[in-house]
Amino acid sequence: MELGVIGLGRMGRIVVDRVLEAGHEAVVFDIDEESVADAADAGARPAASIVDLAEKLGPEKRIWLMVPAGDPVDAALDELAPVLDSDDIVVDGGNSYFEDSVRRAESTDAAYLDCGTSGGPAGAELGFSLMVGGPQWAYDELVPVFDAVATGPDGHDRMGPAGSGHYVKMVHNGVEYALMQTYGEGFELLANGRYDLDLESVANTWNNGAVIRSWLLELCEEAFREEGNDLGDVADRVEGGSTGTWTVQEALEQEVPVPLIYQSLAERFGSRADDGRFSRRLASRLRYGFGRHDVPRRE
Ligand SMILES: NC(=O)C1=CN([C@@H]2O[C@H](COP(=O)(O)OP(=O)(O)OC[C@H]3O[C@@H](n4cnc5c(N)ncnc54)[C@H](O)[C@@H]3O)[C@@H](O)[C@H]2O)C=CC1
Ligand SMILES: O=C(CO)[C@H](O)[C@H](O)COP(=O)(O)O
Repeated sequence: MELGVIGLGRMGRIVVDRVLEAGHEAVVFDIDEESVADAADAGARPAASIVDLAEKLGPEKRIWLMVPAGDPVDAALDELAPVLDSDDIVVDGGNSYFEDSVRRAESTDAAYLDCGTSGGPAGAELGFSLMVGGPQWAYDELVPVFDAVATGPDGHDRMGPAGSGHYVKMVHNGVEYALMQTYGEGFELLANGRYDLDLESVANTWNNGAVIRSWLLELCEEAFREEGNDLGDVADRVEGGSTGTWTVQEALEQEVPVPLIYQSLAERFGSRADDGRFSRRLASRLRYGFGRHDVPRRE
């Protein structure tokens, strides 16, 4: 099969490499010319624009978008719109908001597959986990490509109709936030607790047979090995947050309690105060107000 891939960053390039490795062909485009040249060196056919990519694909186009969520997806679809028809298939493999995916599926002439992608750049060799939403026929048609990009036939499935792939990925990310938070809390207690512990060794021991072993825990082990037991100069600031926010918003709308996911998101937001947390500073001052307790002051 020949796949058009638009967006050749950390994730899109892996899609290209894996489909090529599996014996398919790829036509590629990115607004960054160097990325296109690199992918061409690896065996893909370079395109000079999105329209050029579509023309090179001929009839029954199969196109995978791997651009940042939001406007870049709409921009790519706008450019593709004049050349797409109902025999064509577009996959959005990014972290798009599921309601955007429903809107896009309704407004494009092609069959639209919203594909939640998990595994990250570090999962390149193993392959990704793919959560796909959209028409069954389009999913079935692209199974050879999904087999190649995912860990294999078990690494992908159709979740349901339009939007369901990105919906499942959104919730996956909420779970990811909470898992990261709970590992963080456990290691924070160990780092500040009664024993002088080697945290890399703890993580390694847990990763060998413990109930809480996982890939994120392997990444904890890697972080302690590479940054040191105290995480060296890694700042107390966590970026990201959009997918976790959507998860919490959806949970509120559905009246489903997700306190751990919410708390993990709130911890991220809290980490971004440049000047210390206002709420903690006020709490400290209030302890003086009611109890005349000492107020630690800034240097
Ligand atoms: N990095 C990760 O761990 C994961 C990322 N994702 C999602 O996959 C998508 C891509 O992520 P990354 O590869 O990490 O981002 P990236 O920033 O590494 O790559 C994005 C690429 O898209 C290109 N691009 C932007 N606008 C374009 C346009 N209009 N036309 C053509 N190319 C365009 C950029 O030049 C860049 O090469 C995002 O939605 C992201 O949230 C999903 C799972 C994991
Ligand atoms: O989807 C992912 C992993 O599964 C991406 O790495 C995403 O960027 C993670 O979310 P955030 O940036 O909010 O931490």
